[in-house]
Amino acid sequence: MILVFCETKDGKIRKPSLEALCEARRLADGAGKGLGALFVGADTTGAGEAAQYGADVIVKIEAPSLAAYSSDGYATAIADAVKAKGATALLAAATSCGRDVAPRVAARLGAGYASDVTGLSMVEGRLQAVRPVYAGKAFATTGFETPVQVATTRPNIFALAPCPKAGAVETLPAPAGGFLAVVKEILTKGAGHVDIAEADVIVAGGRGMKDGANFGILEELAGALGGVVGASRAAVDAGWGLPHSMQIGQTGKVVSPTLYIACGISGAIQHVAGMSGSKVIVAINKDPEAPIFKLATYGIVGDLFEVVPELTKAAKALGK
Ligand SMILES: Cc1cc2nc3c(=O)[nH]c(=O)nc-3n(C[C@H](O)[C@H](O)[C@H](O)COP(=O)(O)OP(=O)(O)OC[C@H]3O[C@@H](n4cnc5c(N)ncnc54)[C@H](O)[C@@H]3O)c2cc1C
Repeated sequence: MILVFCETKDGKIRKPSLEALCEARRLADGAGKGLGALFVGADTTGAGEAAQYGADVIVKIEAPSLAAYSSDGYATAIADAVKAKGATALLAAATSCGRDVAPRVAARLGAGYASDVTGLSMVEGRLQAVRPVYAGKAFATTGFETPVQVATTRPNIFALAPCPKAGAVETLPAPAGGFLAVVKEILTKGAGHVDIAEADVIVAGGRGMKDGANFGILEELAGALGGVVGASRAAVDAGWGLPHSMQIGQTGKVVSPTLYIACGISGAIQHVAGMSGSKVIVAINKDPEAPIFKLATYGIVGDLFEVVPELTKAAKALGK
């Protein structure tokens, strides 16, 4: 069996988890394996949706002690589920949570692990993964030698393909507790906040924005396009009040939206590592020699403070 750890938000399965589930369905069909969707938490309402995306069985581990994500608690629960179901492969989305928990599960199971994969196949009953290396400059094909294989899938790469299945529900016992760390409280920025790792349209600003207050023009453009705002590390580190959760790149988030608009970003390799998987890249930079133009689908050489408001105007006009 292939097991997919599914994350939920507001009672719905997160899109990167659905993508992992659809890819796992494709692999399971090719290898003649079953597919399980695994849900961990205090309340797994919404898990039923997994049946629409190919889950033969929906596996739930519910306990009040699992209400908030904790590395130790979730890694224990997921590893227990893999063993209980005799799963040979475990997939999770390469979200903050998936990237944190999946290697811990792999370590507990003595399993091979591939992170942030952009392609998967099944070779002689074992996973084979394609993943970007050298900050996205090359792709490596990774094979596994362990009986159990664990991988995280990069969001916005694998297609969503509904595939209704029975989705029989099974409940497994929760771990006894005694976790090393317990989450007492989660402080969020507020409702409606979209994780940039899941966004379809990203407008990102760099040092060329000159000040945090100027990000308002990016918010406006993102709003007109139905997207969210991200930032380079230089912008986040500049003390402009931008949270690290906005940072895109090697030490930030890896994003792969349909549209990425880079404003005042030079295109350093560490930034490119986080956004080179974007389908269409638009770069706005006043320096025609900026490295970002080598990567861009469309380049606009100009002052972003003139170009961005014009784009917003055009986007709003199209939206009418
Ligand atoms: C270990 C390590 C990890 C790192 N991780 C990351 C990471 O995760 N993410 C990341 O982004 N960086 C990361 N960096 C930093 C990276 O090397 C660059 O320093 C950073 O990406 C530069 O950010 P920037 O493009 O915003 O700034 P700059 O390189 O300073 O570029 C600013 C650009 O704005 C343009 N510009 C200025 N004014 C205007 C204007 N009015 N209109 C149009 N264009 C204008 C300039 O021409 C310039 O190209 C890392 C570095 C290291 C060493």
